[in-house]
Parts: sequence; structure tokens; C-alpha cells
Amino acid sequence: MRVLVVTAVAAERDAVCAAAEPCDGMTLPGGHELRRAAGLPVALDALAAGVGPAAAAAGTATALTAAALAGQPYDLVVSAGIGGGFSPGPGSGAPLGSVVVADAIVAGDLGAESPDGFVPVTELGFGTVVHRPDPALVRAVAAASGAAVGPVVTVSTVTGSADRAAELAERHPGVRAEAMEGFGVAEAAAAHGVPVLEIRTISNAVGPRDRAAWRIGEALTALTGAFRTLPGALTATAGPAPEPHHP
Ligand SMILES: O=C(O)c1cccc(C(=O)CC[C@H]2O[C@@H](n3cnc4c(=O)[nH]cnc43)[C@H](O)[C@@H]2O)c1
Repeated sequence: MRVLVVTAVAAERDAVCAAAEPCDGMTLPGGHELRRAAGLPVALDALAAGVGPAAAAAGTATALTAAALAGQPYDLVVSAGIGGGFSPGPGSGAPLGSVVVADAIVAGDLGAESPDGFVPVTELGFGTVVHRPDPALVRAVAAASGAAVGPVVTVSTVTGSADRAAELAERHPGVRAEAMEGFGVAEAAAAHGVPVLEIRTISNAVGPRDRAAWRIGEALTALTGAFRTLPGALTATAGPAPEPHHP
């Protein structure tokens, strides 16, 4: 099984690689650097594609295309990194340092404002605003890593007020976390017909800005922990490798 992990920044990519060292580098067409982990039961490549959904989609599509052209397509793409956690409650939110696996990868602000509030792009007659990963895979990966499961919203503007946090929570019942790349990664994966997951570890609370309260180090450590458990969860759900085809 071949897995592409897409993070925003190098610190997140290195936290993923820390679960799977050695992680050797290679350069993709266009200059993105891909780190390849050796010695795991799954082949795992990690890419820091940049912050935001557009950079995430561009980097993911580049890596998927390069792999397909090399005759080594990926079987799974994972959007991974730190994220903001909504206020913890029963069946929603996520506390600092915790792990979230998305059962819905949602475009949080793709749409239009109207006098009656936000209108998602689908209601304008365009595209999609949600990708739903395979539920069995989500359950297996979450169980292995001790993660909460729920929607993760992708935004282009980090939430900085209680009002905006409340608006997103109302619009997306059960929402666990907010980040900036998952939907872009998922769009690229869908364009290539490759399954997708999103795994976030919580570095800050979604709401009023409070930089002193960020726990980026803890979230990166939790990311390494989650990726230590990923290969086992994937091999347990993948079943036996298909027989080679002899024409
Ligand atoms: O300046 C701020 O107030 C602020 C608050 C949280 C995050 C940022 C970032 O610039 C980080 C963006 C980066 O990290 C992910 N991330 C982490 N926490 C959040 C969040 O609460 N909302 C959205 N994204 C978050 C994100 O995926 C980016 O890769 C600045």
C-alpha cells in the first residue's frame, strides 16, 4: 500500500516522519520536496505543500500525477497537521493535544454571503463542499490513534472570534476541528480517484485569538504519535494484497 501524507509546513511533515525514520528526500517536478519513509509495513511519502487549500491542492495533485506517471500510484492520501479545536462537548469539539480523524472534510467558507447568511457553493449550483472518507477506514484509524471522529472544516481565514466560532459550529453540527488544507487535499485526491483521510492534532482553541495559549509542540508530538499507529491500522483494514495478474 502506498500512502501520500500532505502537511502544510515542514514542522508537520517532520513530525510525521519522526514516526517512520529514516525519511529520505526527493524532489518532485516543480520543486516540492517529498520525504519517503523506509521500513514501514506501508510505503509512506510525506509532502509539505504549503498553507491553505490552494497550495494543498496544487502540491497534492503534483505528487499524485508524478506517482501515476512513474507507474507507482498512491492508494491513499492523508491530509495531516495541527488544527484548531472547537469547544469540547459531547459528540463535538476537541481539546488541546487531542487527535481528530475527519468523517467529513468540509469546505467551511466556500460560498456566498447573503442577507439571510452564508450560502454554500453547492446551493449556488457549483461543485462540492464535502468529501466523506471511507467510514471503516476512519473508524480503524481513529481507534488505533485514540482519536475523536467528526467533521473538520477547511477555512481560508483562521477563526478569530467567538461569534465566528459559534457560526461555524451551528452550520456544521458535531464539528471537531478547523484547519486550512483538508478540503484542498481532498479535491485533488478525488480528481485522481484516490481515497482520502484527514488527521488533525489540536494546537489551539477555535475562537478569540490567544497566541499565548497555543500548544504547537504538544500538537506536533501528538501528530507523531498518531502516525506511529497509522501503518498498523491501514494494514489491518487493507486485507490481503491482490494476486498478481498474469494475462
Ligand atoms: O494568528 C492567529 O491567530 C492564528 C491562529 C491559529 C492558527 C494560525 C495559523 O496561521 C496557523 C495556520 C496553519 O495551522 C493550521 N491551523 C492551526 N490552528 C488552526 C486554526 O485554529 N484554524 C485554522 N487553521 C489552523 C492550518 O491548517 C494552517 O496550516 C494563526
